[in-house]
Amino acid sequence: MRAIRRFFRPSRDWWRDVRNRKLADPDFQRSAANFALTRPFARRSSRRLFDLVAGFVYSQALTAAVELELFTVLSRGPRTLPEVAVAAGLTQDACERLLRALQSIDLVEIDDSGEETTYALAALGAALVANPGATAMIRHHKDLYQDLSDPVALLRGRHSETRLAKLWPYAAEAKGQPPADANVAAYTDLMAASQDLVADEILSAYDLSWAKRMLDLGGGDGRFLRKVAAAHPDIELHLFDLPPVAAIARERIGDTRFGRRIIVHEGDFFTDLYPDRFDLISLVRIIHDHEDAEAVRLLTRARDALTPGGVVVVAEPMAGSADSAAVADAYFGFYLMAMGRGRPRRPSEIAGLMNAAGLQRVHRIPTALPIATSIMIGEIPRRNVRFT
Ligand SMILES: C[S@@+](CC[C@H](N)C(=O)[O-])C[C@H]1O[C@@H](n2cnc3c(N)ncnc32)[C@H](O)[C@@H]1O
Repeated sequence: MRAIRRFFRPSRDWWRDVRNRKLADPDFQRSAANFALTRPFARRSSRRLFDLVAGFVYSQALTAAVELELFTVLSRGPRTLPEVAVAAGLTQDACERLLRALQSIDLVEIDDSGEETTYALAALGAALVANPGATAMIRHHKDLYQDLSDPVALLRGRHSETRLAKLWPYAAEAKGQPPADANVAAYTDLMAASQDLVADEILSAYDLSWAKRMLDLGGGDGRFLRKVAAAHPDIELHLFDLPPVAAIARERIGDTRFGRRIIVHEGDFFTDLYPDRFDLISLVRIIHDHEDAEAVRLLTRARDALTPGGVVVVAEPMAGSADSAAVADAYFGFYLMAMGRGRPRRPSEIAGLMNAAGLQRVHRIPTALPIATSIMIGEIPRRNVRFT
């Protein structure tokens, strides 16, 4: 196998070298754009390059539209320019500029076939209206946008305190700062807003119905466990999170029909005792917040809290597939750097951490939307059974 790889590598390197030299040649680019057969590729590649160069402007147009509640206005049906401008509190000129920008990035459709031009949601705009999690992220990205204003300083660790480090108190706490309650509520809401999609993915990809007693570590406001409770009426459910988050979870769960079914525990999952032993322990969007040594410590504690035959489920966006690389490696890579802790990982890296924590038969469960979450499972043997 190694010999085959050695045989192919020089030729692969050679091809890449030839291709890159050609693509870097302006004459080649010009003739590719002029020649009918290569023109579609040339156009696609220059469009993709431009999208990378200008993507931050698209995001700012999107932010303006969300802040001005423009998608909500258009979700009620097509509107004329004066109607949208009044609703958004903009001059007609500014509003038209924004609407045209949104049309160019497939969020709005403009219909000028009738007497009066009207503006409506395009398919992508309609999808956004149906996804409150995405809207919450867009609003939150104002902070991330500021933190990324000098990406090189961030990469070199030579930046002043980031907004994200302030928002995520448990990341800042590691640097000796106490968590502020307002920030705890803000990040808990943000997580809750994007949890439904993740929970649906987990529940449709992995059958939890065998479990009798489940613990969700770092369970936030309990949105995930409420979905589990609705889908599996017989599982006893426990949530564990930091005291201020547990207080929010208690209040929110208490207001629902699951008030008695989900038991909320507060504490530090690195140092405090877990409330009992469980046959299923989930860590949803937790491991990527932590460096390797912390992650292994947490997974080891989870393993120690399993009953024989028990299972640990790790669910979060993971790097390594074409579908999820941009969200994991680019988005979370930089997001977590701005937050000050953690890293996105490939499934094989998470498997390595789970193995290091003594979990066995570690494997991946495929999900339909890896951009929302991937899933890794690790087990401990039943008594008297040894996994080979
Ligand atoms: C990224 S959020 C994920 C929340 C939830 N699992 C979800 O997917 O929506 C991380 C959670 O871990 C909790 N957490 C962080 N450090 C913790 C610690 N040392 N002990 C207990 N919970 C902790 C946070 O309060 C937060 O609720």
